[in-house]
Amino acid sequence: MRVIGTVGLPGSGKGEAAAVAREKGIPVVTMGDVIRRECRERGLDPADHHGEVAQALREEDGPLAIAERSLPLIEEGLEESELVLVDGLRSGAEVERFEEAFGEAFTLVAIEAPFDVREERLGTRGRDNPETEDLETRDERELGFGMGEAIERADVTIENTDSLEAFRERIEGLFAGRVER
Ligand SMILES: Nc1ncnc2c1ncn2[C@@H]1O[C@H](COP(=O)(O)OP(=O)(O)OP(=O)(O)O)[C@@H](O)[C@H]1O
Repeated sequence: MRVIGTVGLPGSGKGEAAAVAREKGIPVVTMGDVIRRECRERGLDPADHHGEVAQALREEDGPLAIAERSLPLIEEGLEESELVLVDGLRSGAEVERFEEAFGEAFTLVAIEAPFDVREERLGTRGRDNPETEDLETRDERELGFGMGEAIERADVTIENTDSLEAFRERIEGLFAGRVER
């Protein structure tokens, strides 16, 4: 049994890592899915209420609200697969919860890329476009949830500064157990 969790700022490459997992038939549990499901249960459209519901969940049930709801989904994945990927942890508290649940079987991977690279990949030249939240604001919001602490606790750090192909190979190696801790 192995559970690999990813953490990284917006545009770092978490979605690509999840895409590699899906291609390999590895179940992916995303914290975003948990929030979308909660939106539907509250009769709200996830497209408009995602951030609001994420915050409401934390206010109602504390900082572990989303991690706790993802645990049964991870357990389900482990019934059919030796390895499950958890996409997008957000805080040190969540990391601790997964370490408690899965012990040594849990590996946290930080995906890192500099601000400018992430901005270019996301195609958001924030200040030029008032319609979308700029990357600086997104970074601040994520760091406000405690993501910096989660990144610091990572067992493995992958720099996603090279080509997409190189990154995908690195991720495949990680899934195959070829990346040392
Ligand atoms: N090494 C790379 N080279 C080129 N493009 C990349 C690379 N890594 C990721 N990308 C592209 O950059 C964009 C952002 O990556 P991705 O969606 O994986 O980030 P993310 O960490 O999931 O971001 P978010 O938190 O916003 O969901 C995607 O279009 C992805 O295909």
